[in-house]
Amino acid sequence: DWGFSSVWFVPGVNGTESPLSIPGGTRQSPINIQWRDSVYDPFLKPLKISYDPSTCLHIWNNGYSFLVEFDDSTDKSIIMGGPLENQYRLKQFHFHWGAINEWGSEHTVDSKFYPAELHLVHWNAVVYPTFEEAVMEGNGLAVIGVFLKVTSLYMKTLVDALPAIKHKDTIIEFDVFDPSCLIPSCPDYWTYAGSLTTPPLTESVTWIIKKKPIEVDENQLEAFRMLLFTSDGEEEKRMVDNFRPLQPLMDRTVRSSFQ
Ligand SMILES: NS(=O)(=O)c1c(F)c(F)c(-n2cc(CC3CCCCC3)nn2)c(F)c1F
Ligand SMILES: [Zn+2]
Repeated sequence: DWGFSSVWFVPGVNGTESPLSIPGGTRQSPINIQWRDSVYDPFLKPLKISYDPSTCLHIWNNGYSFLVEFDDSTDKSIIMGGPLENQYRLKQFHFHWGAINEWGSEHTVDSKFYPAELHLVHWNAVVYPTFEEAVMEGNGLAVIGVFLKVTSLYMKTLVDALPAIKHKDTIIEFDVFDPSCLIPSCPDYWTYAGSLTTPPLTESVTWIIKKKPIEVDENQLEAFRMLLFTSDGEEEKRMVDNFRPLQPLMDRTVRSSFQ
């Protein structure tokens, strides 16, 4: 089982641990977003989000995080506009969080961690025939990142479902959920060219990071922290700190949709 703590470190040549990343990668994620270094781009359009709640399939614990998956066989739940050339289909959303509220998000803003971060993963079904192929292409994916800060009411349905998926590989029906309720109405976002933050770490993601966080309350985050990396019957390992370390910005500029 590739618990997060093991997946990021492969033994270096001198036996020390070196962070796993794509050899020669130039656009890895996550990154720190230095607000004052981000460049306002007036040509960035507003992001257009239209999700059909009936495309929601199930919620499951995959041993890294918990995710809600959507039927992506049609264009019923899509995003377009923003920095995107095409429309992208919603495939799943999931979160990353910490053991305590001091850390947990993958991206940071001015080196500040949020306690958790929501990722809504979409793929370019206009250009690529399958999600698996899109994952391997530079313009294949678009992920909306939303920071969570402690005190929101929307998470209730999601959180109430978590005890039923406590163990890895547990899954339950989750039939009607509109994830746009998790996205702040404030249109402001940052955008940059990056990668998956989990294997295969491919540099295929156009990141769209909302400036405004959503609010959750403490015991909703506690519900995340009672999930397990481990399957039923195995020695319990709490699912916490499932975020990847920050990656070098290298030759990239983060653009903002706001001044
Ligand atoms: N943190 S992130 O960067 O938002 C993020 C993503 F963008 C993802 F696409 C995935 N992802 C991984 C797979 C397995 C596929 C298995 C078949 C080959 C392609 C990957 N499905 N979705 C993912 F797990 C994740 F955490
Ligand atoms: Zn993620």
